[in-house]
Amino acid sequence: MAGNVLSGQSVIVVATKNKGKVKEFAHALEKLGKGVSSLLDYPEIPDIPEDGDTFAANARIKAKAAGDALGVPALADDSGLRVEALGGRPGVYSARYAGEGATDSDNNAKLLRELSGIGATLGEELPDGSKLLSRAQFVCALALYDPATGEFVEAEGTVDGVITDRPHGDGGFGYDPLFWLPQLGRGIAELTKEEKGAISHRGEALKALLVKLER
Ligand SMILES: O=P(O)(O)OP(=O)(O)OP(=O)(O)OC[C@H]1O[C@@H](n2cnc3c(O)ncnc32)[C@H](O)[C@@H]1O
Ligand SMILES: [Mg+2]
Repeated sequence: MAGNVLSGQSVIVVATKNKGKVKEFAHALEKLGKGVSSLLDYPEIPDIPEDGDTFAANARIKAKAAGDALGVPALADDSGLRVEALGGRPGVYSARYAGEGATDSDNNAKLLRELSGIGATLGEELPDGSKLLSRAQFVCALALYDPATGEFVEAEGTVDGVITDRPHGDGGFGYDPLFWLPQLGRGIAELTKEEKGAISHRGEALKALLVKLER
């Protein structure tokens, strides 16, 4: 990574307060010889309002707020779950789907409640008897902002899967326990960080961002 905005950074600021994201970025960027710090290390930075209409807009908002506050380049991730049976919701509202301050388990419980309420089903079962409820997609928008130039480098990634009526695996975070990968015959929460990074929305977005940076 010679000659781009991250070359001089041995520690990359990731503008997030989500520990699950921090772990995934730390794992991925370690291979490039980079450490990671996050907004959890800078409690003096006020909460950043995520009021954009798109994942990309919210990623830019978070990257700019952190980069301007700290005076160094900052990488932000805005991500979420689009569920086909819900017309693409919760989408950009994924973090606050079950209300402001919702926990991952609140959000997962609400997702199962809502899908059950509309009788969503794909009419298929897994060998363990769990039911496939709806196709879904994780989306990740990344924005890297350089306060020295005011410029952004952006990338997006997605991964397709299916929401199941019961959890599989205890890795990952957020909606991972309910996200089944038919193409692998495993839940995304059953994957190691390495395996998740190789196929996930975040992994795909990061690969695309690094390709852009190398150009
Ligand atoms: O805004 P920051 O501080 O980065 O942290 P956040 O958790 O609020 O992150 P978002 O605003 O981007 O909201 C993302 C939502 O989508 C969920 N999500 C994102 N990536 C995920 C992944 O890889 N696996 C499962 N759920 C994920 C996550 O749990 C949140 O509910
Ligand atoms: Mg957020």
